[in-house]
Amino acid sequence: MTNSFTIRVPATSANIGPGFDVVGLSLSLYLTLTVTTGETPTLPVITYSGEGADEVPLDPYCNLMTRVALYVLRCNGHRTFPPALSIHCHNQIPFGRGLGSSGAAVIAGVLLGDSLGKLNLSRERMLDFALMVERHPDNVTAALVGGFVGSYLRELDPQATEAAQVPLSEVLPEYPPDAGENWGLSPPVPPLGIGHYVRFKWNSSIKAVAIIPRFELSTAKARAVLPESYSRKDLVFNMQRLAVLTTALGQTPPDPELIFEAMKDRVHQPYRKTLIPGLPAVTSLITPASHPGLLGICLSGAGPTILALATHNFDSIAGKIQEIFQQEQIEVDWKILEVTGGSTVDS
Ligand SMILES: Nc1ncnc2c1ncn2[C@@H]1O[C@H](COP(=O)(O)OP(=O)(O)O)[C@@H](O)[C@H]1O
Ligand SMILES: N[C@@H](CCOP(=O)(O)O)C(=O)O
Repeated sequence: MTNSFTIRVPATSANIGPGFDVVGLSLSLYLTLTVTTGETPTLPVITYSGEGADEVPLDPYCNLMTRVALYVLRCNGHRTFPPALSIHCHNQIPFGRGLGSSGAAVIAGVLLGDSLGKLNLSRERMLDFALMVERHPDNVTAALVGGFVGSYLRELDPQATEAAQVPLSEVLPEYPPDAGENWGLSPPVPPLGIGHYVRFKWNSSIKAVAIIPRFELSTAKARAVLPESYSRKDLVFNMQRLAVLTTALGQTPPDPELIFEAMKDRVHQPYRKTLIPGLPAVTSLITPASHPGLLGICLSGAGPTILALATHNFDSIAGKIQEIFQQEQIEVDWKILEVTGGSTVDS
């Protein structure tokens, strides 16, 4: 018997200024998987169109999404993929730009594993699996549940902490063709209830203008430039702003002065400016006074994309940011995005 279904996962923008590793927004660009299974015992076939199609590995044992699906399946008693599995991925989320492409691939993998194994996992359990792979909760939570979301990782007991910290190479080992000794071993099952979240209100008149530089910056590289510790002054600066921001973006009408200041950050953006020429100018030269309609500007995720929240005047805001990047010899593309719902699976 053949079975077919579609998985759709949104892009995300994490941090929104002061909420480093805490808040995320789901945005209207999608990773869409069209999946079929059958009865003939053949190896899985993956095809891609759209963003990243020419660089993503098509071997199901190397591809991030299918490796995550296999991890979920193996933790739940299924040793391998079902027969005649075919997956077509249409991807609108550019790789390595701070729009949550890897978070979307991880969530797509968890949903794929859940559907293929008919596991019926709860959202909370799905999040546990996603957090074993992508260890900061902001992107994956927003991609799974949708909207403007805040999340934290629970403090686990020592045994669960150890289980949640196993190296990624053990969570997603290289399976066939180089299965080696790992093939016989069971992967580490996630502890229960790693991540917890809450959805904030969002004023639907606020759109997200994503200005996307034409170069990739891996999240790992953009995390490597961050310090291990921070001053009390900088942490208080961020916490004060984040506390205001989570409510301010749901108010009607949105208050530009309040939001603009509340989107400032001292925890990640100042350190990432070395990797993103033009970032200090973008965050200081464009204001609600110079560009009516603008509410605030931040780095999207780990960058290099810039996210401008605005109610109108999108062309002029994006045009000015484009001009600043051009002065640094960086070309950009830009899109007006909606804050959207979470991931879906439809048969
Ligand atoms: N749809 C996808 N399928 C498979 N792998 C993906 C997919 N999307 C992203 N990835 C992997 O994630 C990498 C980008 O991750 P990352 O550096 O965290 O950037 P981003 O900010 O886009 O999440 C890509 O280079 C690719 O290896
Ligand atoms: N909080 C993380 C978010 C990374 O998001 P991505 O979209 O760049 O993967 C960070 O800032 O490192």
